[in-house]
Amino acid sequence: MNGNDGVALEALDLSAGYGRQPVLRGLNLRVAAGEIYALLGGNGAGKSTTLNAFLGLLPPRSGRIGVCGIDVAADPLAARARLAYVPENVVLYEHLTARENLRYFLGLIDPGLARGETIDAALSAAGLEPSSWGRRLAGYSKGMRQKVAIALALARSAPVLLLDEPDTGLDPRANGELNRLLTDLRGEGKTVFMVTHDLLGAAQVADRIGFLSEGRIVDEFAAAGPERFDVDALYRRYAGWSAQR
Ligand SMILES: Nc1ncnc2c1ncn2[C@@H]1O[C@H](COP(=O)(O)OP(=O)(O)OP(=O)(O)O)[C@@H](O)[C@H]1O
Repeated sequence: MNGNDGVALEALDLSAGYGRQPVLRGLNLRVAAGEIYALLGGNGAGKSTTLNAFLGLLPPRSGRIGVCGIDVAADPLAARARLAYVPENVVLYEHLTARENLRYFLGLIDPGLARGETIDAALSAAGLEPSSWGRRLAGYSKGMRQKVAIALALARSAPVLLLDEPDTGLDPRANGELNRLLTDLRGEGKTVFMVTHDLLGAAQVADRIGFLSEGRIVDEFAAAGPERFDVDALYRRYAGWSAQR
């Protein structure tokens, strides 16, 4: 884990859990800078726990975890500064507008970031309609809230986005917009690591897909390029159906 060598996220033989319960059991995972990686797996497989480990919220019992070449256990704050986390349900101030939320949260990080031009540029890059920027979040849809959280990440210039089930509860149009946004961000060199249950959705946007089971990656597939997998066959397998069915 010296330098980042083009690696944005890395887990090396990582074991971690809560209390006595082991959840990640020898996780090996590497996400290249500028890649969109989708992590799938059954309920309780350890997907959110993997996000928590990258965020430095769960100390490794053994193994290592790195963000842009930084050992998370050794310097969690430096690692955290490179990450933007978008939870499944974005929690922001409901009584504040999108602009006000950004001004408030950016001001806590660095008052120099909380400038009008920075905020408007980030909201625009996140794809939020300008007519919504001055409206309170109380009337926002899930997709709009997500865009505000992504705008916050963009204003912070965090190179790596971690998204927890970003597609759950989005209608097809909002999902399409999210996929376009993630693809644009990849085009600008950002790394996207998303946890999802939606294999077909992930296949549309991800470069690679990993399957987690009992705290380990059991399968990894290229989702783009000549090595692209057969989505239908993989879906049948993922859903536990036989290939003949
Ligand atoms: N804060 C916690 N304290 C104790 N156990 C936890 C905690 N969070 C998760 N777990 C347990 O860790 C295991 C993995 O949970 P995790 O949330 O990482 O799975 P997941 O793959 O994200 O599942 P899902 O698809 O249901 O969201 C589960 O057995 C869960 O009960």
